[in-house]
Amino acid sequence: MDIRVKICGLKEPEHVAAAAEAGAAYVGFVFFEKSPRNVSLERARDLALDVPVGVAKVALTVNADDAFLDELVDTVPLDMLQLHGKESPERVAEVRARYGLPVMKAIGIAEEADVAQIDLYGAVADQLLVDAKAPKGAALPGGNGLSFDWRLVNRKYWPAPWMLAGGLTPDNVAEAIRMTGARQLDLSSGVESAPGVKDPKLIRAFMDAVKAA
Ligand SMILES: O=C(O)c1ccccc1N[C@@H]1O[C@H](COP(=O)(O)O)[C@@H](O)[C@H]1O
Repeated sequence: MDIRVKICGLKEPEHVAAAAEAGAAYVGFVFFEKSPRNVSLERARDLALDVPVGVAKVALTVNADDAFLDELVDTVPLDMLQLHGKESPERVAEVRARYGLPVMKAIGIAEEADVAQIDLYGAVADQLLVDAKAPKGAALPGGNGLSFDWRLVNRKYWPAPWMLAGGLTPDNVAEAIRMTGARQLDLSSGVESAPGVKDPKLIRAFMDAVKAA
């Protein structure tokens, strides 16, 4: 079974190359000032231009307005927009229509009640990102290196393709795949040596663990 991996929060060309060489299907760039992974539009454009054909370039934004998204899509060659804030289903549909790019909506999961959101957004988004809900008061709505209870999404069927995210590491990814049946995975902290600093060895270790799973 082929599992597609998104390595998110890339800031350096050598880390983009390491992700692509290790077999990542997607690379992600973060546009959120509070994040240690935040990149400028110009930096992201330079990184994106070097991404090999066949690897999808994803822009992660949080409650972004049209003015920012207009500038983003005009500056950076992109394959997908990831909405990782409190965007409503109507806003997801609006962004999709306005930019003509596939949209992936992140949904935070902490308890059973959160799982219903997946069906709601599955009707309007091209992909879903099923992530751990950020703790109350956290500075970041994602990218906190925290997992949720994988039993909550155990082999469920949803109307749109989905990725599992939240605290994935080379050590726990086999168990995450086994428990959820996920065919796509997204991670950031688990392949970093410090917040915002990707480690090519950890990227390779993660991809090897996925291939072995
Ligand atoms: O990574 C960030 O800094 C970030 C900031 C704001 C929203 C989302 C963010 N990251 C996303 O969260 C997943 C899971 O992260 P982690 O593996 O638990 O660290 C990450 O892949 C991004 O899609």
